[in-house]
Amino acid sequence: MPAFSFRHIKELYPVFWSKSIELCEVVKRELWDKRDNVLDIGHFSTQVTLDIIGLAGLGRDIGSLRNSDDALVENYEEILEPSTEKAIYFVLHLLFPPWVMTALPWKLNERVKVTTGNLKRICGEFVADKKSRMKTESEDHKDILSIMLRSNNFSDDGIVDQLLTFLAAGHETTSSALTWATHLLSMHANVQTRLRTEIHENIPDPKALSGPDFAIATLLESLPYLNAVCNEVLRMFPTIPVSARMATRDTTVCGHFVPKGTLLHVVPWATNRDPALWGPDSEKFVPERWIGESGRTTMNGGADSNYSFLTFLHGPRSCIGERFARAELRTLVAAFVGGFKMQMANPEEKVRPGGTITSKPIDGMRLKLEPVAWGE
Ligand code: HEM
Repeated sequence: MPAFSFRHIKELYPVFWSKSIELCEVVKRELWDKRDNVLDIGHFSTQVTLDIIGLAGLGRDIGSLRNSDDALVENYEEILEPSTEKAIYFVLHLLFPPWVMTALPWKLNERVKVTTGNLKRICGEFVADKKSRMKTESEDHKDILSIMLRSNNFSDDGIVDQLLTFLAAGHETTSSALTWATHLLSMHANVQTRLRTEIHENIPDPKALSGPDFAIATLLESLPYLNAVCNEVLRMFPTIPVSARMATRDTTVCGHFVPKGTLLHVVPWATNRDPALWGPDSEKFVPERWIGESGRTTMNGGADSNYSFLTFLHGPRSCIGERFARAELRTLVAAFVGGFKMQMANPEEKVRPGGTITSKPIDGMRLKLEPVAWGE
């Protein structure tokens, strides 16, 4: 899809950067009202990534950072906020056909129906609005929705379904990755300081990066420690920790016969942390493993094969948004670490990963933040 091409992602960097700076401003304002400087970053991560996918995917600013009661955020959060009940519900969905699940007298069935209905209605309104704007405006719309509408390949309902997938796949995943990044950096003060130094040295004035001529993509993609940190976050916390595939024919996997129709689970969380692939420190946060002798970021983090890193999976049904997500995370981490010193609100807290489709901290991610002077 052209919207995910290398060139198009580069064009999206200014969107990523301006929204990242807006995130920092919103968080700073939120801190003014707090004596302890503590806030849960998860909600803000969801808002900023939804705003970004809104601009890139729909060509419209959803503006959820400015309006925390936004209906889209509320409905997605209701479906995706982790709870034990929802985790069981989604695991059962992987194991049983939909008609079995919907026949169960389970209250959650009703809530899921209501929230997905709400989301479909909101996306339907987006589609209608975009169609009328494309008719009346001469501007060349480059967002994903415009590309789908111009292709004439989808019915209106089909487009709404595609849009729901893009919005869900494209914001909650990166939002969780950003949340885990802040956690790992809070737990590793030395990594955080080294990263902030690299960012401040290379971006003396964050506002200058928003200028139309600034080659922001080239700059951020060239910072070795920033890229190493993002790669290591994505390795340790693959936001889709488990997925499933059905064998479409008889086959073999590592010499084991697998008959047609077998359901196989692929577990990025296990592979990404396997000591046989990553070495004895596989459970440790070591961004340096991604930096080669030349001082540049490497592609495989010292593992023998790209298949040791399964965060976006591989092959024809891998993540179509991988480049988009990497660019977005790189930008968000650069702006946030450039703008704040962070530590866990309770450094003794044992953070428990959980969630429904994406892995998130079950009890939220409460950080103590201190704004730092940068380019002022
Ligand atoms: C850190 C962020 C992300 C991670 C870890 C991630 C991971 C994944 C994974 C593992 C899959 C395959 C799921 C499966 O088949 O079981 C997937 C699919 C997908 N992703 Fe991502 N993703 C991320 C961000 C994004 C973004 C930003 C977008 C869009 C802008 C996106 C769009 C999609 C779509 C549309 C699919 C479905 C592809 C298909 O069914 O063929 N993802 N993602």
